[in-house]
This record gives sequence, structure tokens and C-alpha cells, in this order.
Amino acid sequence: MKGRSLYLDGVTVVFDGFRALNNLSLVVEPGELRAIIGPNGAGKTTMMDVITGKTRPTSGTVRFGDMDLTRLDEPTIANLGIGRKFQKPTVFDDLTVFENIELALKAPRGPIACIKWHLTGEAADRIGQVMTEVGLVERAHDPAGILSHGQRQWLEIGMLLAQDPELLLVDEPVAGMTDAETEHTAAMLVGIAGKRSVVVVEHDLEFVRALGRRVTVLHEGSVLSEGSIDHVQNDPRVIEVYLGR
Ligand SMILES: Nc1ncnc2c1ncn2[C@@H]1O[C@H](COP(=O)(O)OP(=O)(O)OP(=O)(O)O)[C@@H](O)[C@H]1O
Repeated sequence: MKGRSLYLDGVTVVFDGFRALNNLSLVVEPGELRAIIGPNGAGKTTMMDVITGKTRPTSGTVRFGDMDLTRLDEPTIANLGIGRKFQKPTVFDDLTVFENIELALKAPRGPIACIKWHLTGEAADRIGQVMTEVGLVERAHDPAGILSHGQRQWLEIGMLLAQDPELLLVDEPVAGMTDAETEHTAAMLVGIAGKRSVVVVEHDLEFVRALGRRVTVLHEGSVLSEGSIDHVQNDPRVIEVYLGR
């Protein structure tokens, strides 16, 4: 079990005088699965951008273990083991599920290693393991282009897992999924966490409930409430700004 915490303390991001993050503090423990919810414009995407080095905070501390992320660029942060899945999948339609994961496994090793790459038994085992984790073993030899929307999202999560991240950031994974796909995604993320930390931003509260883990509610760039889904759904401040519709 790997063991670095993600630590944000007093993080503020100002865009043209507007505070997208306002003194945000948050700790995600090693192996934790954390859901982040909040209304549009609450700062969820900006928080992810700060963690991955895409956006520099105006002030505040962002650490992964003892690494100060505010001093590192995006590729360096990715190499530390922080992977991010964006909402729109970027899988290669003409390649099979297996080949997409294989590509994710070899690409970070650099262009020379990529040309010299031979599929070893060890790599094939790893690809098999990843396909099992995301529930796509039976689709191994199908081109990604014929997968359902949900399966494409899982494939992209698999491509990130191939790179063995220590912290996985997942942006609105279940948007547009069927109920069955949403349930599968919740179970998958629960399975992925533990070995790694997972931070998932999502609007779908049924999905967040299915995760059954700690929830952080953001509002106007700060933490409004934190705790179990029942705790936050019953928090009068949350009801007022977010749920009381
Ligand atoms: N590059 C930028 N320049 C100026 N303002 C920005 C920039 N990025 C984000 N913002 C503003 O910061 C605020 C927070 O945006 P952010 O995208 O982080 O919210 P969010 O919680 O992810 O919202 P959503 O649920 O709609 O994705 C918004 O009001 C947005 O307009």
C-alpha cells in the first residue's frame, strides 16, 4: 500500500479579481475514495486543475506527501503518480480494448522504448489485470469504437490504471451513463480505491451515495460541508445553497 496524502491548505485562486477558490482546505488520506460535489461554479474543476499543476494557486499550500505541487509543472506531477480522467474519453476507436491499454502502458516510457516495445508476458498479465478491474475482459478484442458510452469511460479509467497512479482524479464519470453503468462505475471506483487514492467530482448524488464514502461539498471556492452523504444532505447550509431546489 502506497502512502502519500493529498493536502490542500488555504488555497486561493483568483481569476481577474474573481475567487474561483477561496481559502480551500482539504486532506485526502492514502487509499481514500473522496467524492466532491457542489453547484456549478463552486470551484471543483479549478481544484482539480490546481492539484495537477494546470492552474497555479494565488496563495496557499498544495502537497502530495512531502512534494510541494505548486512548484511543479504538469508532466512532473503526472510522473509523481497523479492521474486525471477528464469527462470526455480520449480512447483510440480503431484500436481494441487490449491495444488501448497496451498503449497506455508503453507510451509513458518514451518514444524509443515505445518503438522497441515487445509485449512480454508480464505486460499482458498487467493488461489483463486492468481489464478485470474495469470490467472489460470480455471486450478485450473489440475495437473501442463499438463500445457503449459507459464502457469507453471505463476503458479510459483502465488506461490510467495501466500507468499505476497513486492518486486518481476523476471528473464527472457517470454523466450520460445508464443506471446500470452508473452502479458498475461506483463499484469499480470502490474497488480501485484502497490500493490508490481516488478523488471523484460528480453531480449525480445517487452515484455519490452508492460510493458510500466521505463527501466534500464545495461552494464559492471553499468547503461548505464534509462527511457522509446523509450528513451533508441534512446539513442546512447544503440544503440552502445546493439541495433545496
Ligand atoms: N480560466 C478562468 N478564467 C476566469 N474564470 C474562470 C477560469 N476558470 C474558471 N473560472 C471561473 O471560476 C469559477 C469556478 O469554476 P469551476 O469550473 O472550477 O467550477 P465547477 O465547480 O467545476 O463548476 P461546474 O460544475 O460547472 O463544472 C466559475 O465561476 C468560472 O467561471
